Amino acid sequence: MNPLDPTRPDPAGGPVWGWQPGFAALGPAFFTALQPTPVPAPYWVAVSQDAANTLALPPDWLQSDEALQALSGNQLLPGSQPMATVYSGHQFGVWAGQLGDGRAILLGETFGNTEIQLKGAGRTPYSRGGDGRAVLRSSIREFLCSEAMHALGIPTTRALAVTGSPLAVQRETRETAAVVTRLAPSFIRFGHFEHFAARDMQPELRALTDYVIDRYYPACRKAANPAAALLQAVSERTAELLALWQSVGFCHGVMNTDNMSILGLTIDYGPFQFLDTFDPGHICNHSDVQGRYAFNRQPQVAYWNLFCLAQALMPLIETEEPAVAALSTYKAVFAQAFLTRMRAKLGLAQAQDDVQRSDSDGTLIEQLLALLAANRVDYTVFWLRLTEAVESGDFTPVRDLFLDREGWDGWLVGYSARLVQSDGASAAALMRRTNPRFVLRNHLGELAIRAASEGDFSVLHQLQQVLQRPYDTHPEHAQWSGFAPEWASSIAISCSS
Ligand SMILES: Nc1ncnc2c1ncn2[C@@H]1O[C@H](COP(=O)(O)OP(=O)(O)OP(=O)(O)O)[C@@H](O)[C@H]1O
Ligand SMILES: [Mg+2]
Repeated sequence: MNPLDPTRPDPAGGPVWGWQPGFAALGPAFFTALQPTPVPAPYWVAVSQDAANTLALPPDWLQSDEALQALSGNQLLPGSQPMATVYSGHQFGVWAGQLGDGRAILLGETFGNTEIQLKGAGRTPYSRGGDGRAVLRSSIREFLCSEAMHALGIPTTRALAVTGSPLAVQRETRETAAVVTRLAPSFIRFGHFEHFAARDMQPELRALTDYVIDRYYPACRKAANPAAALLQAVSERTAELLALWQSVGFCHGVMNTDNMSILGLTIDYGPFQFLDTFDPGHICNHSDVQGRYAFNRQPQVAYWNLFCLAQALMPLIETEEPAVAALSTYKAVFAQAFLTRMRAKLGLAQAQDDVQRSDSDGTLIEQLLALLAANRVDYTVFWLRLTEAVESGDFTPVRDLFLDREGWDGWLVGYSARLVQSDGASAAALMRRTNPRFVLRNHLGELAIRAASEGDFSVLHQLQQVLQRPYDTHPEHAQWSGFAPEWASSIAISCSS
């Protein structure tokens, strides 16, 4: 019998974790083995059955006390050898030196090549001055958004569960603790590479690079310069990720190199925000005084971060030319991926790529985004109304969103000319698949958090259900697809979490 077979019955009836060596095989230079710190009186806040389905868990395990204790960090999963990993990074453009999992503890890698990590599970040698905890408020945001992003088709770490505890945690005010159980094929960040490069630890840098190539980018092994091929592959994935963020209106908020996944996943849901009105210069992080991570700067920042990764990989890439070539793919892939996504949002099946033409897709999209910005139009509502207009033929509700009616009418002429080249029904169907009705707007997260802090998790659970199917109608929650209320603009989200 295969000992790693997830269907193999456990004599005690519990899950068979089938831990694999994974990251731990890299050796002690890469992590510190340690246990999570228990919390008092843990309770369930939310679970994602959809995420659970990616693991071979027995159907009722997530309802068990064993699961509650394990996912709160109070009891070790059988066979797990937990650890905190070490990384470094650039924060807000400045070298920050050693960071590491200051409050995340990796339980190990299980079936399906999935790593399980507890965020907020206590202090580690990398906590610096921090308490190793995460508060309920930010854990709910991370849980909801991870699962929402997955449902939107955007690469991300997943969230299996959130558990809470009455343990007091001091932030601006006194809050309570929570633990998010995250899942990902790997939590390796650009910062892991920077760490060993900055310390000139070349054998470790090479071991890490080999591990990432062999596990996640095996095609790079065959390249003449595998490290350069890895840089190119990561650049491409990052470009695709950023194109998805920009097209859906997602602002990450803390794009430090230690928050950049080597797999091109969205990682670290801190002060993130989905745009309400389309404001290209929007800064979602209250602590980002300079606006380094403003919405429209994200693609450029990702490139800057890739440059840091390239510098870290230089001892392996060896000469400048392949590194420059690998990085240069970023801009082209981003531009193409963004155009493709925006074209789909517009319902256009045929490309018009000739940039010399005034009716090229690039021009059409650029002009539209300029109009949305100038008229401060709600980004998600715009795409929904446009979808409905393409279905019904009545563009009045879209026009009503613009103060500059002439500007809108002018754009619509060009768009209509492009639209007639497509079949109407398939254009609308394409738009339905690419324009979400529901995104986790700040005020929606806030509604769930306010109720949860009173012990009522029903809003959170309903929101989770809706965000799991963001393209569906959900008539009972129609108000969640509408404009943000007045009070939404007063929500201040900072790095405090
Ligand atoms: N409350 C805390 N206690 C200990 N360390 C912390 C705490 N908050 C943040 N850190 C550490 O500070 C650094 C930067 O924090 P950042 O907010 O980017 O990450 P994070 O939200 O803790 O986690 P992740 O990136 O894993 O989602 C990381 O090394 C992180 O572990
Ligand atoms: Mg982080």
